[in-house]
Amino acid sequence: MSGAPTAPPRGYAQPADATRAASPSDVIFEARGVSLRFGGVQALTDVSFRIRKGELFSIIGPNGAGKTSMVNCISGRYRPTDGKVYFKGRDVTGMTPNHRASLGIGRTFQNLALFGHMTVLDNIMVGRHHLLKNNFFTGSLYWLTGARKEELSHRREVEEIIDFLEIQHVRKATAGTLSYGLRKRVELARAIALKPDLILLDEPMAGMNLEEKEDMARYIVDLNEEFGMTVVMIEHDMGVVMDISHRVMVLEFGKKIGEGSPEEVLADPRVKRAYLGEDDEEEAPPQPKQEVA
Ligand SMILES: Nc1ncnc2c1ncn2[C@@H]1O[C@H](COP(=O)(O)OP(=O)(O)OP(=O)(O)O)[C@@H](O)[C@H]1O
Repeated sequence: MSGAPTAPPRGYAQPADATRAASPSDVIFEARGVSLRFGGVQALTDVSFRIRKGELFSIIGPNGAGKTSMVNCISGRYRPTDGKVYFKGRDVTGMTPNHRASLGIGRTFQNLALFGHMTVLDNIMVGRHHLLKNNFFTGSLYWLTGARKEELSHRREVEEIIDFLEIQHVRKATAGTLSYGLRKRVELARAIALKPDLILLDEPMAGMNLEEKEDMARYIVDLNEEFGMTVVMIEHDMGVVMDISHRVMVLEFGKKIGEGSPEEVLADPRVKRAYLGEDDEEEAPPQPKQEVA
């Protein structure tokens, strides 16, 4: 089981009003009554929630709570046994991950999924292939069709992402030779390169030291604020989650037990029980976020 929610280590930009009700046009993703079974294992039970456009939304919960299962139901890797999922108002429940990616759902993985033998630049370019209008056939008319122009514009956008994530110094390095923290950053770059409207980050800070975590938290906030991407994040570091999230959903044994602003979730007795156990509730109450000037 992961650690209890505690006071965040430092302050990041705080979101707009997290408590107001979502209007239908605000909603980018919705899960309605999602359940997921693997044989005898009930991974999710009747989970419903909405994610608003532009939100930084985190899913937390103890180990085995169903967080990755839920993210996989959003990306299309898993299909709910019951219930429906909607993206931009469209029922995407039966759609493949590729189809959903083409509609604007991007993701990173809990375990790194880079091509270790390829350069950083090539790893990021791979992410953009489906955005290319010109293909194998038109590519042979490189100078006559718009292929050259298109490639240049792709390069420019990739370079912007490389600048944004401050990985210029390793752009020609082979991905497999990089430190873990840098590889996670390249993986994020590749996911951003797909230009998703909603990006799923599965434990983006796992295995990182404090400095790497601080950097990653800053990139995620900037991604959300500057690139305007809706972010859905699973993360075990409660300090960071409570510090940067607009809203948080809490799962336990596959059920939703809480949802709201970080402050609301931290004050929720059910959440405290899930993390601390009923008997320990009085011992170490989670602290609200501290603003840092
Ligand atoms: N492919 C699968 N086949 C069988 N059972 C699975 C599969 N994926 C997940 N489960 C089970 O579903 C439940 C929820 O798992 P899930 O990985 O979604 O939890 P989690 O909250 O992401 O956990 P963690 O924090 O440890 O990553 C667990 O009991 C898990 O063993």
